[in-house]
Amino acid sequence: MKLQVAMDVLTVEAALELAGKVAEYVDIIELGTPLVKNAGLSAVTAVKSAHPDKIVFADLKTMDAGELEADIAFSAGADLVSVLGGADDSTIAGAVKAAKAHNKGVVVDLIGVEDKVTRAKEARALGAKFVEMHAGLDEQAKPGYDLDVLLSAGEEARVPFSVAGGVNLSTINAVQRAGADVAVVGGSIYSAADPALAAKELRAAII
Ligand SMILES: O=C(CO)[C@H](O)[C@H](O)COP(=O)(O)O
Repeated sequence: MKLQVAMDVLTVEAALELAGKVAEYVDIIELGTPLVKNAGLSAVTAVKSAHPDKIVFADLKTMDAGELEADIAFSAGADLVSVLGGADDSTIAGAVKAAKAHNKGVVVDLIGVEDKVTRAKEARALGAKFVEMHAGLDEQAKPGYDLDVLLSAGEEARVPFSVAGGVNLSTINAVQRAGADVAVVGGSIYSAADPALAAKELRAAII
């Protein structure tokens, strides 16, 4: 299972500082949606230039104009981009078309999708590299939030998947047991007193 750090910071400087601390422990470096919105795609170029050996994921959360948005992110240096599962099939297909042209990949983010299992299969059939079983920060903050719902959906879908939704040191083993291809960790790394140590411990927990 790969480890992905989600950098939900706001500036290129903060992203480069965080990536510099954790890169040796992670496989995928994600530029979070707030970072891309605040700093633009030049942040992708800066992170990819600093870490050319890492898979760089631009969390665009594209909802429309899939081919155009994916194309500009791949041109900026992204290896993976996200498209929302709630988008039209043609939006996902458009992003996949751009990915094929750049020899890169599309991740379909199932945040907010009610029937994640069905949409995961559809997204895979449309050409997604993998899907993201995702509960966003707002959903995580609601009473009764349960990561297990995402894990069950991943197990049931039987397509390559990542899990994002407050994954931490005490849950990463369950994520792996569910068969996830990628564990996505944001707050448990970037909000840690020592992000490098947090990433190192998460890496060590992966069997
Ligand atoms: O995409 C995101 C929010 O929409 C986050 O980056 C993702 O949820 C991972 O962060 P955390 O581990 O803090 O949940």
